[in-house]
Amino acid sequence: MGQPTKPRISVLCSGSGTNLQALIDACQDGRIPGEIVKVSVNKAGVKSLERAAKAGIPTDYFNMIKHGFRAAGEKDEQKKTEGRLKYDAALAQRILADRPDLVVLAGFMHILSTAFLDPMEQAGVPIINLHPALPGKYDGAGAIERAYADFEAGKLENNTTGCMVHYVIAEVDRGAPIVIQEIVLQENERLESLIERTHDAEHGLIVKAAAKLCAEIAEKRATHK
Ligand SMILES: Nc1nc2c(c(=O)[nH]1)N[C@@H](CN(C=O)c1ccc(C(=O)N[C@@H](CCC(=O)O)C(=O)O)cc1)CN2
Ligand SMILES: NCC(=O)N[C@@H]1O[C@H](COP(=O)([O-])[O-])[C@@H](O)[C@H]1O
Repeated sequence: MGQPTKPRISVLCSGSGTNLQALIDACQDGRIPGEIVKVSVNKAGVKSLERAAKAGIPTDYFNMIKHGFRAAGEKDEQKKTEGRLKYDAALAQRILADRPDLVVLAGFMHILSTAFLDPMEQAGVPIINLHPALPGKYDGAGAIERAYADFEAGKLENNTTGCMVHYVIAEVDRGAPIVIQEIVLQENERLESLIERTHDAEHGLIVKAAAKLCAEIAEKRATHK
């Protein structure tokens, strides 16, 4: 009997890809019992592409405006929504073509509509996202900076923020948490320090979450042969 195929991971990024690199390294050394089959980016020339290419992982660049789903500077809200829905539907099919078992958003700075979420759910493919805040806090982009602003204003509860990996649902950053790590700010801590500590925590957390889900997928596959 041959070795069972490892769970197939599709990763979406928009930037430097330090969290992608943590996933690549952990798949290569076995801490994640899975394999990354595609890295998709929505921004040209980002370092995530280099990281994937260096690891021999296929890449895809797919951008809502550059690939004609929305005109640059479009102001009409209905046309913007239509463009997002068509882009998201097309993105889902591009990703599903690789037969992933898990989709990981690792710094993917695009809000996904049901045009993406529904096909993934129908295919039984979970989507997880790394977010640099605690559940229910600082939803959306710029979370670290917003938590720090509250800390400076003496409004950050218990001087504590953190990061989490959660399931992705339509409501941004409100899906069920999978793993959470708290970060307690030190007195007079600078924003640069918090950013560094948060990114370090993220690199461990995204590996922990992907490893957990890949192990569950493999176990389910083994017991339902
Ligand atoms: N349906 C969901 N989509 C996404 C989720 C989610 O939980 N549900 N998580 C985000 C990641 N994210 C925070 O973790 C996030 C990323 C980007 C934005 C945002 O405002 N994006 C803007 C465009 C910004 C840009 O292009 O620079 C947008 O999409 O209009 C909010 C939250 C990933 N998607
Ligand atoms: N709301 C989503 C969000 O803010 N995501 C954040 O983007 C960064 C990606 O870094 P990377 O490209 O070096 O992995 C990470 O800090 C991640 O939490």
